[in-house]
Amino acid sequence: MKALETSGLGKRYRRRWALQDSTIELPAGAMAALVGPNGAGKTTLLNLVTGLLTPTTGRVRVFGRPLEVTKVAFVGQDKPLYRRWSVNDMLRFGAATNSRWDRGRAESLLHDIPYGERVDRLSGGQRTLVALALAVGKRADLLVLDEPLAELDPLARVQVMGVVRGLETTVLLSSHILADLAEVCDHLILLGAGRVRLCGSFTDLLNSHPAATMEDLVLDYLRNPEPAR
Ligand SMILES: Nc1ncnc2c1ncn2[C@@H]1O[C@H](COP(=O)(O)OP(=O)(O)OP(=O)(O)O)[C@@H](O)[C@H]1O
Repeated sequence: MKALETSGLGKRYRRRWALQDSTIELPAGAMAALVGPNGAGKTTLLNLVTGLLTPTTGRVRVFGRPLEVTKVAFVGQDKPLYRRWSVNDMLRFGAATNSRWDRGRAESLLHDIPYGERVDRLSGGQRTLVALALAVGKRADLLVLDEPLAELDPLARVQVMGVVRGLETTVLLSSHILADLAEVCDHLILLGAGRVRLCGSFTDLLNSHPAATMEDLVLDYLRNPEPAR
């Protein structure tokens, strides 16, 4: 079963294409790393597969059906939270708006967060954890995370990656931190200049490329960015 399929997906802003002709397949249960240089189109792709942007071309299917936002949880780079609410308010909101809400799973990310504190008084890293907790508690079929590790300290990163690794769901995760991705993920989507350059399982990709590790494979592409497929 394919958790995520895109075909011919593209997005154009005025005359400029941010993403073109992107065809991706992720099997159910995949933990996929989305990587690529700055401006490659990663955020655009994530916004398209979560329904935040409308494609200019192509289509998105989640578990064989047209995209339904209730089936997808997204944590974007701007971590949209109600900033005047407390963490407790956010958890109550999660419970009230999601029929499959799992408070225990959400709380597993919030050990060191004061529940009574207003969201706008938390650190950037703490806000990331609250946003992730809400997404994880939703128990969506597909969890999409745009640079979730960017503001986290090393311990919080280990904690977040541990939680993500333990989820029984399909995850698509963008980050520039290759070491973390290589440890947690089993699939790679590599974007370059608005196009998909590589898409597949680590095993298949490494079987068909000379690189010894996923990090080497990505670094080879970044150093020498011709189309790799
Ligand atoms: N709202 C917008 N209007 C016009 N151009 C945009 C818009 N959003 C993105 N772009 C352009 O689309 C291209 C892809 O941007 P995108 O943010 O998807 O890249 P990215 O891979 O996520 O980059 P980064 O790693 O720096 O976050 C860039 O050239 C960017 O300037």
